[in-house]
Amino acid sequence: MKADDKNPVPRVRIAVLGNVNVGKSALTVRYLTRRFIGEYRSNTDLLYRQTIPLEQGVIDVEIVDISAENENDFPTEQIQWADACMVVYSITSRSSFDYAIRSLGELKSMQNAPSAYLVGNKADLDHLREVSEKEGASIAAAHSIGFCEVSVAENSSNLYKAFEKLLMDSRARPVKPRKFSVSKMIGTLMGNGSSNALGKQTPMQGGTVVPCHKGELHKSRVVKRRQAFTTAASL
Ligand SMILES: Nc1nc2c(ncn2[C@@H]2O[C@H](COP(=O)(O)OP(=O)(O)OP(=O)(O)O)[C@@H](O)[C@H]2O)c(=O)[nH]1
Repeated sequence: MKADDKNPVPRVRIAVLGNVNVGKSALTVRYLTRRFIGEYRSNTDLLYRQTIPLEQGVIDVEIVDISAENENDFPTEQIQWADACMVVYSITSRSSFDYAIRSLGELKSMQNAPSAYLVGNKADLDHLREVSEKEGASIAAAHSIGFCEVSVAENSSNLYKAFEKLLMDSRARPVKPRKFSVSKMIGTLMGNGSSNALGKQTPMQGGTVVPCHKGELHKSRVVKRRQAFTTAASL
C-alpha cells in the first residue's frame, strides 16, 4: 500500500491471476461495477483503477487482470507490482485448479510476495464440478491464505468479502518499493476516453480501465487505448 503527501489516498494494487476462462475479467468487473458482463477480450492484461470507500476512508485500488494466454509463463512482473494477488480457478476445471496450485507455489518462492486469496469461481455450475470445495479449502489452508467459492454470474457476496480481506491485508503491509508509478501513468489517461477496451459500450463514470501489454506495468510509457467504466463499488 502507498500513500504520500501529494496523494494522501492510500493505494492498493491487486493482481488477478488464473488460468484461461476461469472468469478473471468477469470477477474484476463484477467487483468494481456490480455488473456481470459475459464476454471480454482475453489476449491482453487489463488495468483498472478506482477509488473505493471503505469504513476506514477511501482507498485507490488498481487491479491488473492478467491474461493467461501463455500458461507456462508465470507473470512475475505483474505479481511483483502487486500488493495482493487474487488467485482464481473454476470449480468446473481441474486443470485451472492445478494452475492455481502452481501459481501459489510460485508465489511462495518469491521474495516479498504479495498477500494472496484463493477463489473458486463458477459455483453456480455445480453439476459440472471437477474440484470439491474441500480441495480448495485444503490448498488455501496449506498456504495460510483465505479461500471461498463464488459465482460471479450470480453475484456471490463472498466475492466482496474476498476483495475486502485482500485490501485490509494490504493496508496492514509495509509500502512496497517500486520503480515507477502506474497510477501516475493512468492519471494522465483519465477523462473522456472513447476507445473500447472491453468491446462493449459502457456508460462512463469514475473508474478507468486500460489495456496493459506485458512490460508496461513498470514503464512510464503512455498506454494508447483507454475506456472508462461504470462504477458502483463500495464494500
Ligand atoms: N456460469 C458461469 N460462467 C461464468 C462465471 N464467471 C465467468 N463466467 C463465464 O466464463 C467465461 C470466461 O470469463 P472471463 O471473465 O472472460 O474469464 P477470464 O479468466 O478473464 O478469461 P481469459 O481472459 O481468457 O483468461 C465467460 O463466458 C464468462 O461469461 C460464473 O460465475 N458462472
